[in-house]
Amino acid sequence: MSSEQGPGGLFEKPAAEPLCYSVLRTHCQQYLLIVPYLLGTVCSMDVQTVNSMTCEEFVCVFGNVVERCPLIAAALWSRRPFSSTLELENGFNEFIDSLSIEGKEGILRCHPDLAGRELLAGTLTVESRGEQGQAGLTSLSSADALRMNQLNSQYKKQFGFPFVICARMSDKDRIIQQLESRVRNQQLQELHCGIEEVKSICRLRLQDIYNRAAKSTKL
Ligand SMILES: NC(=O)N[C@H]1NC(=O)NC1=O
Repeated sequence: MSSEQGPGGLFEKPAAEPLCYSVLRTHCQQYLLIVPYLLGTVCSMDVQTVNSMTCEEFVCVFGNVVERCPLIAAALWSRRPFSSTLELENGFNEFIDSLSIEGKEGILRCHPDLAGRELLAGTLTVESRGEQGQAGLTSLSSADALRMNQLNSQYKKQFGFPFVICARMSDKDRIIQQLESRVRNQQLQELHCGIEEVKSICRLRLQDIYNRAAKSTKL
């Protein structure tokens, strides 16, 4: 879809990030991402805009909030009107929570490995590529890449679905440490962990969509 299409120029490329943001991220990546959310800046997108979208527009904008699960966005469109953008976020969370164990496992299976084959092949979604890049996974040493690969395989063999973590709220060392520790969890406990991480990924992706929309309407 071209940048002209869609309501309010929502599909325009994000502007370059201010330098102070990248410096801050180095020191406190996790908090940097949460602070604007707490301040409410994420709600700058008018909920009326969301409510006025056609199903096609809605799926174009929100279809990858849950990685490679546009059907979830399509189902949520039927729940309009939303009273706030927070209600939409809650809708995603409730939808995920309402799924069966198999449905939740299915969502996890739609996620690519971190620093895996898809990263090398260049077939990641734009969102996932950005997230893995921000966590430093696009510039791993060969030793770290090998270690992550081994741990991802071990994890998948153990649980039957890929390891999922909100990469932007982490970094390479923490991801390796979490892989080493979560692989020892019980099956259901780990399903729960993975799904909570999916919700964090969704929250940040929604925040990106709202922030992009706010920037494009200020122009
Ligand atoms: N495997 C996995 O966690 N992948 C996801 N994590 C994230 O932040 N983006 C993804 O694609």
